[in-house]
Amino acid sequence: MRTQPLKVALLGCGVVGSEVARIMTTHATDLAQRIGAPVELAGVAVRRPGRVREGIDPALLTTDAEGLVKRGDIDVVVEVIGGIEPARSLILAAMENGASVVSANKALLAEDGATLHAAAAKHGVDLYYEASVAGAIPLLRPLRESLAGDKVNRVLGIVNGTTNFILDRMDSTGAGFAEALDEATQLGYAEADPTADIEGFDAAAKAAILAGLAFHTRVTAADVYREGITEVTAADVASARTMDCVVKLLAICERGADGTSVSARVHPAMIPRSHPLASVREAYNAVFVESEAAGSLMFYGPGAGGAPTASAVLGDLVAVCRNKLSETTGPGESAYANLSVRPVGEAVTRYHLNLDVADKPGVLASVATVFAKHDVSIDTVRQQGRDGDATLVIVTHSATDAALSATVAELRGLEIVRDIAGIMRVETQG
Ligand SMILES: NC(=O)c1ccc[n+]([C@@H]2O[C@H](COP(=O)([O-])OP(=O)(O)OC[C@H]3O[C@@H](n4cnc5c(N)ncnc54)[C@H](O)[C@@H]3O)[C@@H](O)[C@H]2O)c1
Ligand SMILES: N[C@@H](CCO)C(=O)O
Ligand code: NA
Repeated sequence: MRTQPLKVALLGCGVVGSEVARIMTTHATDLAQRIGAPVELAGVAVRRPGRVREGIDPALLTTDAEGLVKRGDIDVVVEVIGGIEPARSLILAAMENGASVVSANKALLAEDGATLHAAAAKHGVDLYYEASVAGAIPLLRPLRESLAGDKVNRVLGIVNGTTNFILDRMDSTGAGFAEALDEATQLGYAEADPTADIEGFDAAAKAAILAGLAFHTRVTAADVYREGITEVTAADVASARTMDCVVKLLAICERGADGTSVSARVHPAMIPRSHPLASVREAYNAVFVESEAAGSLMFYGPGAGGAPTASAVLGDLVAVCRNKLSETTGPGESAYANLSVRPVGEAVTRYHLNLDVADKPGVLASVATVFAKHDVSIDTVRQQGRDGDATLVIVTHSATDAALSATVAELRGLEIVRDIAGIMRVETQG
C-alpha cells in the first residue's frame, strides 16, 4: 500500500459535510485499505471558522475556499456547499488544478452539468455525484455502469423525501398540506425555506440528472415539466383514498416511442395502493428503472440525511481515489444520443377530476360530450349527489395534457359546471 496520503479538500461542513468528515476520520484505516493509500482531510472550507466542529482539527478550517481548491497538494475536492455559485467556480478551479471532484449538488449538476463534465474531460479528472440523486441509494452508478450495456426506457420514482413525508402524513392522518408541512419542519425533514422541495425544484433537478444518464442525452432542470405539492388538498388525498389510491410526488423520465425524444416530468399523481411506490412511506425514496433486457429494477432507501448522503459521497471518494492511484478516470459524460426533449403537452397519462355540477337531466351527457369532443375517453364516473348539486368523480383513460387542458377549459365554460377540482394525474404502470 502507498504510504503517501491522497489529500482531500472538503467544501462545506453542514449536514452532509460534517458527516463526510466524521466517516473519513472514523473509517480511515478501512478506507486506506480499500483505496490502496491513506486519505487525508487536508482542508475544510467553512463560512464560520469559529464554530466548534467535533472531530475536526480547527487548524484545517478556512474561509478561503478558492485558495483551498487551488492549493498544489489537493488530489480530490468534495463539494457539499450546494447552490450554483460559488460551487461551480470552485469545482472548475479544482479541476483546472488537476483535482477530481465529488459533489452532492443536484441543483448545479442539473443546471450546468455539461460545463462541469467538459472541464473534467479537458483536465483528465473525475466528476462523481452519486449523492446528488436519492441520497444513499446507489442509483447513478448502476445507471452509468451496471446498465451501460442495456437500453433504459423509463425511470419512475419518488426522489424527494420531504414531500413524500408530507404526502404520507396527509394520507395517514387526514392533515392538510400546511399542517403536514409544519410537522415536517419540526422533525427536521423540511428546511427553513422548503420552496425547493415543495415546489418540486429539487425533484426536477434529480429527474434531469436521471434522464441524462438513463438516455445518454443532455437534459437540464429547465427541460423538466414541474408541479409541486402545494396545491394538493386534504380533499384530493381523501378522493384518492376512496379510489384506493394514494397521492405521491413522482419523477417520470421516459423515452419517446419515436426513438428520437425523451420527456421528464415531476408532478403529484394518484397511484393505486397496490403499486409498489405506494408503500414508500415517510422520507424514503424509491426509483424504478425499466430497461429492455433487465426488465424492471427497483432501488429503495434513505434519499436524504447527513449520514446516508455522506455514505454516497464516501463511495464516490473511494472510487475517484482508486482512479487517481491507477492514473485513470471513470466514465465521463455520455450524451451521444442527442435526443430532443418533448413538451409535457405530449405526455400521455390518465387523469382524475371532480366536477361540481347541477343535478338535473342531461348533465352527464353534456359533460361526456365535451370529453368526447377532445378525444379524452372516460374510464370511470362516480356520482355523489347533494341538494340539487352533484359531484362527478371522473377518471379518464390515457390522454395528453393538452387534450385534458382543452377539455377542462371547455367544461369550465358550461353553465351546469359550477366548479372543477382535484385535477390530478393517475399513474397505474409499475
Ligand atoms: N441534506 C441532505 O439530505 C442532502 C441530500 C442529498 C444531497 N444534498 C446536497 O448536499 C449539499 C449540501 O447540503 P447540506 O444539507 O449539507 O447543506 P447545509 O446547508 O447543511 O451545508 C452547506 C454548508 O456549506 C457552507 N457554505 C456555503 N457557502 C460556502 C462557501 N462559499 N464556503 C464555505 N462553506 C460554505 C454553509 O455554511 C453550510 O454549512 C447540497 O448540494 C445538497 O443539495 C443534501
Ligand atoms: N431535500 C431533499 C434532500 C435530498 O436531496 C429531500 O427532501 O429529498
Ligand atoms: Na444516490
